[in-house]
Formats: sequence, structure tokens, C-alpha cells
Amino acid sequence: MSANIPPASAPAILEAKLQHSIGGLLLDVNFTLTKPWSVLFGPSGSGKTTLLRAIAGFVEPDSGHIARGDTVLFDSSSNHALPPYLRSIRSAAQTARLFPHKDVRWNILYGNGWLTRPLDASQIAEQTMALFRIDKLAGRMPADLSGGEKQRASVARAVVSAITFSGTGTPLLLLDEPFSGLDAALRDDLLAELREWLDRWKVPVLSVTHDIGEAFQLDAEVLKLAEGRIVEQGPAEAVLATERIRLLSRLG
Ligand SMILES: Nc1ncnc2c1ncn2[C@@H]1O[C@H](COP(=O)(O)OP(=O)(O)OP(=O)(O)O)[C@@H](O)[C@H]1O
Repeated sequence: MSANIPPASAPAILEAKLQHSIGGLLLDVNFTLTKPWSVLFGPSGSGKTTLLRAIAGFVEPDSGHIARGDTVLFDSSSNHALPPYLRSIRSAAQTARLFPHKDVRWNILYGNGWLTRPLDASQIAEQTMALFRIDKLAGRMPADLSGGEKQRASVARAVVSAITFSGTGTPLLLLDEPFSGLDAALRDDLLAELREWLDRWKVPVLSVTHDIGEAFQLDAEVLKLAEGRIVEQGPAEAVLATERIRLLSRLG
């Protein structure tokens, strides 16, 4: 007699349960990420950046537990907080942070983990710069870049750092509004290519966006944040249905 075996659920990419009070907002979330790309969607001030910073280890929550597989990143009950550089997390902040006295190529290679394989790391850097349309700017200094180019260089660096990660497993890549400064056509191309590039290297992503189209195009799981709480989690078609109708009716 054959037993009914339930399908194995996808392994968790991240488990997070945390509370953190900041500037009058109480961030209070409990969620698990299992999809290759997840998107945090919510109004300004709802706690998206703070949540990314807590996962990365730059903000210590008041209480809670954050884990990637068997590795506990943060646990308030045992007073445990892994420092950011020991977490299998890579991130790009909302505003570009480049070393001003070094050129773009140097900045992109900074933080790559393949120090014993410099040629392979260089190849990943060149391919990623081409993807972000900054390969022709590789020899320029950050001061000589536009705002959008700086932002692309900053995100490209995090991507290279995630792909060349030298620790155990693959890191989770956190991207805070990675495409906000780009024109629509370029953003659409980059989104599609980046999704493919990171799928190829099996790097999971949690990104922040205000843009409904971005969430749909990425075919991402959406976590809708409102006043510090995740009010819905699921496919974009389900979670952002109301926002989509509102947007379409505005467009006439
Ligand atoms: N260092 C800080 N000190 C005090 N309050 C802060 C600090 N950082 C953020 N806040 C407050 O915490 C709340 C959440 O901020 P957060 O940056 O996480 O929101 P967000 O959803 O990312 O917003 P946005 O979409 O505008 O980037 C806001 O009310 C903000 O003013």
C-alpha cells in the first residue's frame, strides 16, 4: 500500500522573526523566504530599509531570531549576534557608496571572495559591468559618474561580491531600491538580465521597491509591509492586485 507523501516544501532561504522600535515605528515581522527572488513592497517609512539592515547585521533588533538554514545570525534570547562580515549576506544600500579615490573596476572587485582565483573574479566583474552597462566606465573615478551610473556600480559590486562568495553555501543578496534612479527602458532590460544572471549563480535576492511593474516583471514573491508589519506575502498577482487596478485606472 502506498502512503500519501506530502511534497517536500522548499528549503528556507531566510527565517526572520523580529521586533524593533525605531523613530516611532514598531517593526514587528515574522516571515520565511523560500523563493529565488523576493520583494519588499511598502510605503515610505514602513520599515523596509530597517528590516534589510537588521538582516545584514547593521541594526540590532530589540528582540527576535534570524537564521539562514542551520546558521543563526541573530538570537536575542541567547544574546547572539553574528557580525555583518560573518553573515552569508551581501547587500547594496539605497545610496551608492563607492571608494572615491579608486576607479570603477577597483570598486567592483572590492569585496570579491575569489582572492585565490583573481582571473575568474575579473571575468565575473567584467561580465557584471557589461550587464549593468558600465563596462566602458571601468577606468573612471566615481566623481566622474552620473548618479544612475554610481548606483549601478554600487549594485554591481554587491552582485560580484555575492557571486564570488567564498563562505559556505550561497549568500542572500539584499538590494535596497536597486533600480530607482534608472529610466524605464534601461531598468526593464537590466531587471530581466540580472534575474537571469543571479539565477545562473543560484544567488537568492530580497529587494526593496516602490514599483509595482518591477515586482511583476521579476516574477517575485512579494512581502507587503505596512507600518512595520507584513500584511501579505505571496505572488505579485495576488498581493498587488489592488495596487495594479489602481495604477491601470490612473493610466485610463
Ligand atoms: N537612525 C534612525 N533614527 C531614528 N529613526 C529612524 C532611523 N532610521 C529610520 N528611522 C525611522 O524609522 C522608520 C522606518 O524607516 P525606513 O528607512 O526603514 O523606512 P522605508 O520603508 O525604507 O522608507 P523609504 O521607502 O522612504 O526608504 C521611519 O519612520 C524613519 O524615519
